[in-house]
Amino acid sequence: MSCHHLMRRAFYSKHTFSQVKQLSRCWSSAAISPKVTPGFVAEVKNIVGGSNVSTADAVRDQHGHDESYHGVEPPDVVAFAESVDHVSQVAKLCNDNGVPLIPFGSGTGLEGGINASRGGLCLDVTKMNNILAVNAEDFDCQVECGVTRVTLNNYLRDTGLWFPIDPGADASLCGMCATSASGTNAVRYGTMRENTLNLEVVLADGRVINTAGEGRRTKKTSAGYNLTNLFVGSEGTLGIITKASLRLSGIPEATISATCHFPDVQSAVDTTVQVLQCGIPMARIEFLDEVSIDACNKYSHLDLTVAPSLFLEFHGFEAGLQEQTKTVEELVKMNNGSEFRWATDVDERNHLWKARHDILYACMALRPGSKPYSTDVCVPISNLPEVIVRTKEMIKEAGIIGPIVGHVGDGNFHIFYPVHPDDHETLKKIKDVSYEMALIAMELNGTCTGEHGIGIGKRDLLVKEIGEEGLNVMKQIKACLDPNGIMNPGKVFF
Ligand SMILES: Cc1cc2c(cc1C)N(C[C@H](O)[C@H](O)[C@H](O)COP(=O)(O)OP(=O)(O)OC[C@H]1O[C@@H](n3cnc4c(N)ncnc43)[C@H](O)[C@@H]1O)c1[nH]c(=O)[nH]c(=O)c1N2
Ligand SMILES: CC(C)C(=O)C(=O)O
Ligand SMILES: [Mn+2]
Repeated sequence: MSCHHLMRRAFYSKHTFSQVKQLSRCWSSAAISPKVTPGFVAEVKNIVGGSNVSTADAVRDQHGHDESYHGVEPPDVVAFAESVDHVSQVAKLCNDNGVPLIPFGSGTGLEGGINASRGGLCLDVTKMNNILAVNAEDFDCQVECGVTRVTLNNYLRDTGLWFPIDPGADASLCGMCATSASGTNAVRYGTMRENTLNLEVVLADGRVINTAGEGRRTKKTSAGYNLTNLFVGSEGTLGIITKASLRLSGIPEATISATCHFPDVQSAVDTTVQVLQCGIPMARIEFLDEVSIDACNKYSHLDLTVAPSLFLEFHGFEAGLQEQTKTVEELVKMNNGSEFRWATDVDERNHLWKARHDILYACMALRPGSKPYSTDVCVPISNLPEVIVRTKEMIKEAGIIGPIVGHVGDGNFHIFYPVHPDDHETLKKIKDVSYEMALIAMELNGTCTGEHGIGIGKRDLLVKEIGEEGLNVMKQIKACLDPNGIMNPGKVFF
């Protein structure tokens, strides 16, 4: 296991690293899932090859935890697939033996999606890392499930194209499909839902399907049920995504970024609503409150004014950008915002957006040794000011540190609570405020998760959001595709 993973484990887990080692050792002797017998492990080795199977504590520990606060729950065995045929045979074997199967992309999830709550086999797909096709004239590509977003964009560098969905981590693209991921560019380019054209999926019984039909890669289709978007956001509970056909976008001819700050949260968010209602085609519009800005300055060596702020980016042609930026500057001034602080050259721009992408770690650094409890509500844009202001009042009343950051252009924002795992009093306050905030978001026609998924921590909120009957339909679909319940059990629903 790489040093990074070891340190990350110690950093995030409530145990010290040596305790984690000890703890996971006691797990290795007794399989959590009694169906993972030595005979089962031998059959897995026959499929993927002995060097692609591990029951070592460190490897199991590394695959039992993502970047969330949901503790370490290692699988009984880890298998590394190198082909869709490996995935199909392993899935069939798990299905025939009733062994839980958890797909692993890059482990950057934030809702405990890869935790092996009921033991079983973790199927790591990182070795399936081929970029299979780039159809530049059609603005699409096809990748295997282990390809990450940074790898794809590096590969595309001289094509004039890019893949704009940008979670702050270098996540696998099929993991991003599985969680319906998003990022700072979504306000202009959409989320994984709008940028996924087709998926190759291995079902629990080993069958392989293409959700839009083999080879299909049209920007739109109305041929039958939308199976593609059934698997986008399914969090590994309906099947293993082994290939994705994705939309690409043209790299804009001109890009300019800026920051500005406001006397209060309401003014910043009101400005966002007005900018969008004016139809300005913002590429990025991100809100950071004063606590997040302070964290950003300290962690990323910036010197921004510590006040509620917007990070803005405009894409297009030079002439058009002048008109867009002028209009937005006027709206900012109308809401008592500051002059723009421009980031014109590429290095300045990259520094600013890397600071934004690193905000999770910057907020954790506010309380060294803490780990992230992150929330992710999303509301209709006109309701955004209310939910943010009410949440900020609850944070203040609870006396907790709650930096607010968000893709306000989508009506989506996060609070990155830094919390020591053994600080149970603070953890309870955070959970209470977060639960109340999610209820407020739903009361305002919103959702408890805009982009991180349900995983383990939001299962109790899903039924409130979708309703009993809606949840029953989800469970019927799950029972139809995964009748033995082996696919990532315990995620999305109990
Ligand atoms: C610093 C930082 C910043 C961000 C984020 C994380 C971190 C650490 N994220 C969250 C995370 O990057 C996002 O959820 C990714 O989609 C997770 O992709 P992984 O490949 O890491 O999936 P990971 O391996 O963590 O798995 C996540 C879930 O998907 C399932 N899964 C993974 N691969 C699969 C496959 N091939 N087939 C089926 N199921 C599969 C897993 O079983 C699990 O349930 C995020 N997110 C976001 O939307 N917007 C953001 O801005 C950010 N920002
Ligand atoms: C840090 C993570 C969780 C995120 O979603 C973001 O930065 O928008
Ligand atoms: Mn986000």
